[in-house]
Amino acid sequence: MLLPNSMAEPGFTSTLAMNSSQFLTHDSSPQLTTSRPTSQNLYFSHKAHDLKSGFHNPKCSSYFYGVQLDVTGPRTQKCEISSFGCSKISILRDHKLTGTGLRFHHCTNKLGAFRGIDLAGSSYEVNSRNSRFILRSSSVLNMDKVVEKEKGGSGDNYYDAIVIGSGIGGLVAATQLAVKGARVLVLEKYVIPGGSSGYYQRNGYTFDVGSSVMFGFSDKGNLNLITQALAAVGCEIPVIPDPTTVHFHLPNNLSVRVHKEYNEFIAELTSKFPYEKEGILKFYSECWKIFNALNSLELKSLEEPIYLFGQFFQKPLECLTLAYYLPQNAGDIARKYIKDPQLLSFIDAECFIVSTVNALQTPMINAGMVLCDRHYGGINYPIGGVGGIAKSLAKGLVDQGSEILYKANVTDIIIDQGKAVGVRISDGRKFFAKTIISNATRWDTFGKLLKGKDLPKEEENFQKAYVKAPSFLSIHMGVKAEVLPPDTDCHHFVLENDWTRLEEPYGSIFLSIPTVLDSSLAPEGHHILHIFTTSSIEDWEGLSPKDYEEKKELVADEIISRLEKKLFPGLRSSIDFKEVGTPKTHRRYLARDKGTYGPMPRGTPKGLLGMPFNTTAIDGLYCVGDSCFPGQGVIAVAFSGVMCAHRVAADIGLEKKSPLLDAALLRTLSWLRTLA
Ligand SMILES: NC(=O)c1ccc[n+]([C@@H]2O[C@H](COP(=O)([O-])OP(=O)(O)OC[C@H]3O[C@@H](n4cnc5c(N)ncnc54)[C@H](O)[C@@H]3O)[C@@H](O)[C@H]2O)c1
Ligand SMILES: CC(C)=CCC/C(C)=C/C=C/C(C)=C/C=C/C(C)=C/C=C/C=C(C)/C=C/C=C(C)/C=C/C=C(\C)CCC=C(C)C
Repeated sequence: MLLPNSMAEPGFTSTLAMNSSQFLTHDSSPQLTTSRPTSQNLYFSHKAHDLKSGFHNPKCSSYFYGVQLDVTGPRTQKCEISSFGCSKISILRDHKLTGTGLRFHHCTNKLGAFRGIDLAGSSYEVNSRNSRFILRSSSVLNMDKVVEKEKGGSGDNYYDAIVIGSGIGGLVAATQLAVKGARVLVLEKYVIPGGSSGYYQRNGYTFDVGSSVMFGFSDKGNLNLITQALAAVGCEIPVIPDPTTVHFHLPNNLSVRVHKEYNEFIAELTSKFPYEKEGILKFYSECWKIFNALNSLELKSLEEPIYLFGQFFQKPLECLTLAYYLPQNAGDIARKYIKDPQLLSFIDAECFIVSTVNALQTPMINAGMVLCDRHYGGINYPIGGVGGIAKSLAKGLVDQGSEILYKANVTDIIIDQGKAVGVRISDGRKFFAKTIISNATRWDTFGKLLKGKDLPKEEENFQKAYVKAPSFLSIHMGVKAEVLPPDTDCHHFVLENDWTRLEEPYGSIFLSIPTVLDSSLAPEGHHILHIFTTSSIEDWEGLSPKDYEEKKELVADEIISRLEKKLFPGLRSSIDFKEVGTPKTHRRYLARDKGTYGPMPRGTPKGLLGMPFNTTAIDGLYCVGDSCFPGQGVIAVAFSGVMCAHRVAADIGLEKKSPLLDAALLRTLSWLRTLA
């Protein structure tokens, strides 16, 4: 994963180029539909809910989402803007519209073209060129808008919580706390928020730093945690549903498309393994049991007894189902029903995407969550790129009266009488709070930020059970559009000849082409290819700068050749832009020890039982992110953020709490973890 320096520009200019054929039609219900558009519908957006209520709400005022523009009547005599499910607002040519969050001050006489200004002063224009609609905006989020404080300790400089790091885990914890009324300070080492879910721009391309597979972004159920986290701070980002979650290209020419429609996926898989139809149905049915149980719960902190016992009381069957699966792994359950070695290898590949380990090491709860949510809520790509999620959360946080400070590298967590009370950043400044939440990995938190302190027993146990997963080599490329065959899917998983290479470095290749869904991310006539594969930092150390650069080219070249052979003939000659990131890049820009992708079990785990939650052995110190329950993945770290905020809120008096029950539950959970 790659986060080059040029991201350091404050503010940015984004171009959303939309091909009308890729967008959705307006529908009378407030749901997004998957139907194809009829004609000139433009999906650009700006605060659907604000438009619904008909007045400007300063929250997230410079974002675009949730609005559909219909060009009707004879050529811009009349443009109509409507938000989903609410009445249409007509914008007549040259008509000034105020009080909705959008104010159009010019409308040309070309089809659908006009310029607008939002109430935060950002200007943009909507244009139609060769049946493409283009929305340009400037200053979508000014990253300079950070609030700095001089010294910490009391009064104005004393926070309810300091969050170290603005990955999705940290931002969800921070925003959830802020909406509960806490005053939060987020300290981010880098110049923009998001960590592995950030973005960067080069030569007209907007690249996602991490992968572009987005769970939790649907409009239904309880597990759409990204949608919910954004909504909590008054934000909404329009998404484009992905009809195929992932296209597997596997040994023996096994090609499987995971269609969003569950029945289509099952039909495709059983057509490849007809003699295993029953086993396939039984395995995935167990996944659905878990998913349905999860989806029925209100998700909060499993370390907070009033909530936990309340859920057991209200949904005993569902909670018992989850408790039953908590210590189990997907591979064991698959083996109860499936015998074919190749099909079991396919289940390994399914799980590798979930957890970067095989099915025998993948917690069944995580498998159930991911292997079903893709068919329920689906995989939805945020228009404008994954980076918009963190930007919106950061903006929402500030709108709630909390603060985020960039270029703030936390070097120490300050402990006073055994309690975490503050942090020191690299320029020597100190900040103090009732609670400290670390979104750095547990290895970084306990190994670097708590210098000179003995490793608590719980962390020792964690490190015995979990090891840092390898890092990634990533290749971000811009390519000529012609190289992709028509109907190319957005996400691919490639393992060509040998199943045993699944977990080996450079064995499996992940490939995302987000421009298949959102063409605005690349210049016209081009696509983005984001390729990544596991790679360890040890492979990249001790090289001279020249050797390092040469090795990057060599390794990237091999991966590109493999993709050229397997998927896209002519790929190499279609490259317009290429940038390679190594584990060292990942370590440098994401501040993750060895550039690790996250934790992975050393051996066979007892499902999720050994995974620590958010509290730590140090009073006042909490962890959030992928080295907490339930582990790797954007939606997983979002859940860890929700859990963390709930536990912290209870501890600082913003949620109900029972000290007696707390002590009993935390002791029990700690004991349960020792069984893993
Ligand atoms: N779609 C996908 O599948 C996808 C894409 C990207 C990321 N991910 C997932 O996201 C997970 C990571 O999310 P996360 O929330 O745990 O964390 P993260 O690593 O994404 O973010 C942590 C943030 O903390 C900052 N930070 C670390 N140490 C700091 C310090 N000392 N001072 C100040 N700032 C510091 C980093 O700069 C970074 O911005 C990964 O496990 C990965 O699975 C998934
Ligand atoms: C508390 C006790 C002991 C018992 C109580 C029982 C009880 C009530 C338990 C409740 C448990 C709960 C609520 C668990 C919740 C679990 C959740 C929400 C798990 C979510 C997991 C999500 C995961 C693992 C998401 C992973 C997503 C990933 C990794 C996506 C990844 C993509 C890639 C790696 C790239 C792929 C790219 C391509 C191109 C294919």
